[in-house]
Amino acid sequence: MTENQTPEQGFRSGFACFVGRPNAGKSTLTNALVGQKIAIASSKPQTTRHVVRGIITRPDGQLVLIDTPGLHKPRTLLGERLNDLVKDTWSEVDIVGICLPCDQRIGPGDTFIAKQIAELENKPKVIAIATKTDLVSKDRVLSHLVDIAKLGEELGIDWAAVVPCSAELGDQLDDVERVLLDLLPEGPAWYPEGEITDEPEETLIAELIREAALEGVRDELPHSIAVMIDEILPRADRPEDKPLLDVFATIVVERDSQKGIVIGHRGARLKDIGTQARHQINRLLGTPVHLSLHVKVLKEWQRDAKYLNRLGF
Ligand SMILES: Nc1nc2c(ncn2[C@@H]2O[C@H](COP(=O)(O)OP(=O)(O)OP(=O)(O)O)[C@@H](O)[C@H]2O)c(=O)[nH]1
Repeated sequence: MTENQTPEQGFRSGFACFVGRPNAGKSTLTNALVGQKIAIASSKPQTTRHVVRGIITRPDGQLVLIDTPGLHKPRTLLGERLNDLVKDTWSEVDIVGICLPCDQRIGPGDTFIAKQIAELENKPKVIAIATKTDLVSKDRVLSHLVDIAKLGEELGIDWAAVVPCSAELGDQLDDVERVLLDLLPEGPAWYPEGEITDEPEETLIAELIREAALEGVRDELPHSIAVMIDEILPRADRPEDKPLLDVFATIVVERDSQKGIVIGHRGARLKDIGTQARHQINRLLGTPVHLSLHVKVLKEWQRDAKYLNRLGF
């Protein structure tokens, strides 16, 4: 084979996922690297449920980012399924990036997650990402990096790299991307160039609605909310150059009281949720949408296999 016949030589490709305690900045980092809003980012902990992929294609490599939910003590069937999903993902990827936010001391939560990774049978390469550098001084970043080195020594993790960054400001994201691409094995691209996610649009739309519904609610609600897309239909009487999509979706909660919270006084909250989600969906699809939202109580859906299957878990 001549050189011309192997244009892909040296091309690297593979999968990576970010892990870390709730709120460590995993979703924000994924979004910042991919450059489009894909993973759900929220100030409420443990709101990332679906395995969402972002795809970064560069001349010398392709990185597929997988966004996993946080690992936590399972209290429900949903909790157990999520934990299994997380561990399955970890053992399939080439690189795991442990996100350790600079504004928090490394604690039992971080150690727990790092230990789980150190103990995986099928070991991926492991990097540490010191997230949220913009929230602290340079000195604090440095001492955080020292603590990360110590964590590695304690657990027997050989960090393939340790990179500080701020996804919020875009600082050192190039370094994170470079490190990830360089650690991938040689191989051909998995996805055509230009593709940034292979999540079905429906899932992304459901996530955007869920994100809007979570905005400003108190701690107990996030785990109880799920979103089902009932139907997505192009409006029939629209001209081809001015399409409109009708999206029908149901917000599922576990109790009547939660239904009240989501709907709000005279439907005010539900209206806000609809407006916010509609803007985000417009942006995602590049097409105007009309969004019809309904709220439904499905008691104990997190403990019921039938509902979990219907909701896609
Ligand atoms: N200042 C600052 N805030 C950040 C940065 N990255 C993330 N955040 C904020 O931290 C919070 C949590 O970020 P997420 O990206 O949702 O964190 P996560 O690790 O995906 O969280 P879970 O879904 O709960 O596992 C959000 O309010 C973000 O805006 C950063 O680089 N700088």
